[in-house]
Amino acid sequence: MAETVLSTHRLSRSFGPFKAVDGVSLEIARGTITGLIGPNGAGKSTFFNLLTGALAPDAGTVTLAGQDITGLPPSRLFELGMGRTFQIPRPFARMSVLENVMLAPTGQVGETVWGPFLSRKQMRDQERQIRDKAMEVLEFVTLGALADHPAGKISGGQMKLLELARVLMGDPALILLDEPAAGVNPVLTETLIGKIEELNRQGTTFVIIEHDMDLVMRHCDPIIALSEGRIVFQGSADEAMTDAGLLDAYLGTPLHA
Ligand SMILES: Nc1ncnc2c1ncn2[C@@H]1O[C@H](COP(=O)(O)OP(=O)(O)OP(=O)(O)O)[C@@H](O)[C@H]1O
Repeated sequence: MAETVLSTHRLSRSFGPFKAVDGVSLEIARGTITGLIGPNGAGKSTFFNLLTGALAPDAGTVTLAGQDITGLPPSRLFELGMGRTFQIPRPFARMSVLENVMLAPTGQVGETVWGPFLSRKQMRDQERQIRDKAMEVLEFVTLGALADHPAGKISGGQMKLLELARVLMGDPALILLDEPAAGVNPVLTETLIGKIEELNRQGTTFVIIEHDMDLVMRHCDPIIALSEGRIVFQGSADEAMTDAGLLDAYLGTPLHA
């Protein structure tokens, strides 16, 4: 059996009387690209927000590599090796692409960079290290040539790549991506997927919320579906295509591979 990197136990969150996430228990196996799908309003983003400490659960637990992380703040989770991107990236528009990446929290290095006891030389050395690493991840996500551009002037797809670059500054073992392909042109989507698969081959685990069924079916295994805050399907792409419960959840939204 594959090792579990992240698990939830009866995770729940309501907004008033509305149960957005309703007792979700699941396990994410290390080394997978897990697809999280479900109709609009199914609770996918709320679920991510519960995993990453952006929202507090009403009940249930989240466990990362055997450690109970329920309710820990996003910055702490970043240090523990979990990174996430958002559905709508919000870079600092007037700063350069490179500066945006340099500002990402980096755990050990970032912790001490503004420390009061550092000499000027130590501070310069650390800044150089962060800059070098930021350039390296920008090259990796194919944005090296745009390093000095204002982040507000790059395309929506490039912003998704920038988000990935920011996350990679933390060397995460697990990356959660919220709709990486939404609003991204097909060429950049392919670039992004190529990078995700390259990182995955090197050992990074991914959980991806995505509405693009073609992308999910081709690149994600396993696939988990939420509907009305509950898991309605878990299995492979082939199984997803023929699952009655899943088709029900998507009534009126055909699943194309
Ligand atoms: N902060 C909030 N306050 C009140 N209701 C909320 C809040 N956040 C989410 N909801 C509700 O919870 C439900 C689940 O929303 P969520 O964004 O998690 O769904 P989703 O599956 O990510 O949908 P989509 O695919 O459209 O992004 C929705 O009905 C939404 O209106």
